[in-house]
Amino acid sequence: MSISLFLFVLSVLLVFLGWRLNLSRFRLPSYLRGPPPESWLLGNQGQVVKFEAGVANRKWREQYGYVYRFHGCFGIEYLMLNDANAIQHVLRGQTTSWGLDDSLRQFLRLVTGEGIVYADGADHARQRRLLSPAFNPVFIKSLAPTFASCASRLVKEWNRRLDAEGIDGNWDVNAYHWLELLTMESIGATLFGLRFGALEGEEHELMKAYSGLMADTFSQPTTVGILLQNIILHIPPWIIHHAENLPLSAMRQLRAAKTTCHQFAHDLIAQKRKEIKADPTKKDRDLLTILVKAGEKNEKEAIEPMSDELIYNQLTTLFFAGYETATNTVSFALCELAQRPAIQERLYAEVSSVLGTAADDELAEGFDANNLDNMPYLEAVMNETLRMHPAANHTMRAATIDNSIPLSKPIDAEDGQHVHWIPVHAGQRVILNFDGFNRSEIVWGTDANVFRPERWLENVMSKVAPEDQCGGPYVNLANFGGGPKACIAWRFAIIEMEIFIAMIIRQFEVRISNPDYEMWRECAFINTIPMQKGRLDRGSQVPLRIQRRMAK
Ligand code: HEM
Repeated sequence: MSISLFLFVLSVLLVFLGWRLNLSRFRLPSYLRGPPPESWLLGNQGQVVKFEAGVANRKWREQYGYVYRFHGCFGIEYLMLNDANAIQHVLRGQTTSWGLDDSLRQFLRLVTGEGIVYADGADHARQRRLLSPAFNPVFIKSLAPTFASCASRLVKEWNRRLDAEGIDGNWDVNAYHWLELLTMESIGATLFGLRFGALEGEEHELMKAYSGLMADTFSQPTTVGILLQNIILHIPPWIIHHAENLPLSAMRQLRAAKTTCHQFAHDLIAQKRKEIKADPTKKDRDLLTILVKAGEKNEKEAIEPMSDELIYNQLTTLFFAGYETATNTVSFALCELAQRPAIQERLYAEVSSVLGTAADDELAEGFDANNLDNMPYLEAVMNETLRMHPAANHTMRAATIDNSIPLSKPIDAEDGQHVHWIPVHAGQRVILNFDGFNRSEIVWGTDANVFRPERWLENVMSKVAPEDQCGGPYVNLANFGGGPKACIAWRFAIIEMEIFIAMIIRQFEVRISNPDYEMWRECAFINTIPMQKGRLDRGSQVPLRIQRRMAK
């Protein structure tokens, strides 16, 4: 037996023992209701994966209330939070009374290394201060022409394919694949100052390593897969290093992606340092240059700078956090528009009147981010897509001290009492259900489950009561988390995605190509990915029929 395997088996035994001892300590109040577990081994997790993302939660929420007891594997109890005040309490308390749940933390370490999403407490605050200059709103707005230029390259390629492969002016394509390429190009250009050439057919090692990573690794897990994920994700940190070397294909894929990104970052940082030395006055055009400069400046100011290892981890983190989230969100947006011609036509009318008929590359070169302020319907479509399809379906946290969670609306306890606060012990795990909040009928009304961008033009925000606000940084949506660990790049993401959608819809009419298609929202670990119902074996799918709107 290899040392890795031995340590793995040992750690599993230790973890089991720890759980058995700890279970009584972490027990939730007995009056809380929730779905009965299928078994001690699987808890409710096996039931969740049988459905689309969010469906099981919505069913249980109706039955047991917006906060309920949820059983994970091996008898671990979670508190499932769909309630606005409860979510806000945990998000705001991050780094003081709430920290990363162990399983999420180990997952993040596996995928990104010990960068900002992995860090907690004072270490997190320091990293956030060092990264913040790269996400200031003025700099993010200055990236608009870069986003638009990437989108114009996608439009050019689609036009080319339409001519070469289209039939009667229609071209059928799995747009998901192209949106992956687009987001990757955009991250390459804005984070690293590089052109990968992926849209033009060049193969880049990063692209190969990350393409479809979450879908391949975590979608449709078998019972054994669910158990393995849980065992691996609960291994103590001092042993996880060995777990990374386990001969499991998911581990191999995650490890390879991280190594590729690290090597790539290593070479790139060396190159950036050379460029900065050669011309220290050159205008900052990418986030990496800002980061490298910020590190050096801090050295002089005696703030502990980021080590090279930490900068590699940050780049891997930014790449991972920014690539699939935006791909999935824009994919869902196109999928919704393709199924709703009236909404698409209204959007087209607005986009074409504001952006005009200039050639794409010309438009991109001078793209002014303020254009987006003149497209309220684009913003409404963006917001409604985010609301209905949060790229992170949920996230997990654990209490670091005993505390009480306040609720916006009381829930009914087992004995019929109305509960307004739920006391939890240090160590208690909670699931912040972003999808559950975003589709809450209490917050958004009885049509919360309907894709209706118009609600944003009716100023839905003014109708939301203060106690129904989740504390997120953007329009009361939970998509970007909140509090001290809210998505650092939410402005980046909104501008990027709105520009992508506008540039595509300005040029193409999109419809669903496959008459049998029904959208399936697959939850892969915590990510929501668009697939085709009944054909999950095909992986991520957005089957579009593309038609040109204007003459080239
Ligand atoms: C639709 C797009 C995006 C969504 C929905 C999204 C969502 C999130 C969420 C929910 C978190 C908090 C995760 C947690 O604490 O459990 C987060 C954190 C983060 N995101 Fe995003 N994100 C998006 C795009 C991006 C992009 C484009 C980047 C980078 C270019 C990025 C970089 C980060 C970073 C660095 C953090 C960690 C912040 C911290 O811990 O202080 N995200 N994001």
